[in-house]
Amino acid sequence: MSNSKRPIQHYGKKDVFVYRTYAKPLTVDKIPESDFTKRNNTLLGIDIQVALHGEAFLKNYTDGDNTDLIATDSMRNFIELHAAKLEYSTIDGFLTEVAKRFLEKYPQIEQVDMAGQSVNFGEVAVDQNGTIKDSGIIFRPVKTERPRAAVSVVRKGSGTEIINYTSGIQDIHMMKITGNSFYGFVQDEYTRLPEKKDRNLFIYVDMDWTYNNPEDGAVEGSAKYVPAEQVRDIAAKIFFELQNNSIQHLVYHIGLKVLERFPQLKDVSFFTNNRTWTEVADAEQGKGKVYTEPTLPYGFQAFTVTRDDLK
Ligand SMILES: O=c1[nH]c(=O)c2[nH]c(=O)[nH]c2[nH]1
Repeated sequence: MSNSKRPIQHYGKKDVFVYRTYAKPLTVDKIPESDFTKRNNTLLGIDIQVALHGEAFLKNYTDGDNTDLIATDSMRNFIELHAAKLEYSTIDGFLTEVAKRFLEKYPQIEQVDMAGQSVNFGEVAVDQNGTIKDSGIIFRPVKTERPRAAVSVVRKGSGTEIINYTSGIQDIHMMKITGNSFYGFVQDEYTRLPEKKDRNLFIYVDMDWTYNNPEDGAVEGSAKYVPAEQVRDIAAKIFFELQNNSIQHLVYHIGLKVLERFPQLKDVSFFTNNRTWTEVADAEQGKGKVYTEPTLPYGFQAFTVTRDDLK
């Protein structure tokens, strides 16, 4: 049976953690919605997944013949040692270059898939002679807002071609305490949720975007690279400004603004999770309220905003 008819045949390694110190800093142009212009990359952590595709690997299954088989242990070594060999400022650029190097090194590989999520570390500021400033050498783990990328590279002629490239950010967690509503939805015998003209809205947001030209994001040093931090800040600005009727309403407007700001992007996809707190009581004085955690199960929304939506 030919490989093209087989739905699945690839293998690889996941959770290849690569922590690189003094990687190349990333600098980008300022945009109105964000103060972000620089990622220092003094400590750049990435959790990486790699998968290799190729007809040559079929005999590993069918005949137990390990000729051409690249051990998954070698794959992790290849990635880790290229983190020392290469100079890179983005996850996207690193993954793409390593994927190309895999194809260069091993002729039996037809396609390389690589994906990675940032393992974030924030700088710790300390008093230095009366001024609190970044220590430059101490970091604390930051669990949310992890930039990520996924890319597949295949052979084309004597070179390579980037396919299926997305760049994104996962786990933006934002709570807006007022200025959100949810009413007008279907009312029938299954409805228990009260309509709200004003509610708190706590959302977990993952976003992934694609470029009109994948090289603009995936190749190290591109002037058109869109940093996840600026996309996050656009999301916060729209959340702040929009008197939203639902998460659906909110993500659509975030998507429109991101595509308007970055003409090099083709589309932006959302995966959101609703973590809105349960109201317990009104504060006895003032306009405060008391909330508690929402109960399981949580709702989600998945949606892509494309350039057609801008028209
Ligand atoms: O923003 C929301 N969208 C929904 O689809 C939904 N469904 C629900 O119960 N609460 C909410 N909130």
